Amino acid sequence: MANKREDYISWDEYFMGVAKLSGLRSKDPNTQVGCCIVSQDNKILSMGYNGLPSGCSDDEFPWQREGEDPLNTKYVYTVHSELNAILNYRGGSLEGAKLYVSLFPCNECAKAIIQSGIKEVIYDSNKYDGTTSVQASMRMFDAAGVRYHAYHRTERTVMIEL
Ligand SMILES: Nc1ccn([C@H]2C[C@H](O)[C@@H](COP(=O)(O)O)O2)c(=O)n1
Ligand SMILES: [Zn+2]
Repeated sequence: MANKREDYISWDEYFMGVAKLSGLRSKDPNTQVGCCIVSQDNKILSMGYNGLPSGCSDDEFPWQREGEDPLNTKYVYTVHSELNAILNYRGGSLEGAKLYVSLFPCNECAKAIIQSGIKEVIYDSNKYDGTTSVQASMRMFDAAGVRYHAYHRTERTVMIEL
């Protein structure tokens, strides 16, 4: 009888991998973010990435970061990966769920995460650590009892033929 495979990926690798794969759908030229929401019993509930709202063309809206007129920057139009993942969920309540995201949530997403009942956030990068937005997210998570911790990267890299 054959033995089971031993080099399978862990739950954390699986969910962060799915989050990062989702982020590859993003059209943002500077920062691609992916998110995967998971139930307490490790079932994937929803996914999302940063992008424009439905009906807003990726080719017509701006992707630049700066401009004299804020209306010509991406910031006023993009939906963040976490909010997209929350809004993409069609199953009812996200109470007690876990959220894997490739970048630490901004303060607006933190509000949505808290209000949706998600109780744990696992993030990979925190490249905007120390900004007002991230500080506000941490303050709200702490007050609301949402646990957050960095994902522990493993040595594993995955190459997928597509
Ligand atoms: N947790 C986050 C943080 C940011 N985003 C999105 C919003 C923008 O599309 C992009 C950030 O752009 P940058 O200022 O780095 O050029 O990432 C998100 O979806 N989730
Ligand atoms: Zn956000």
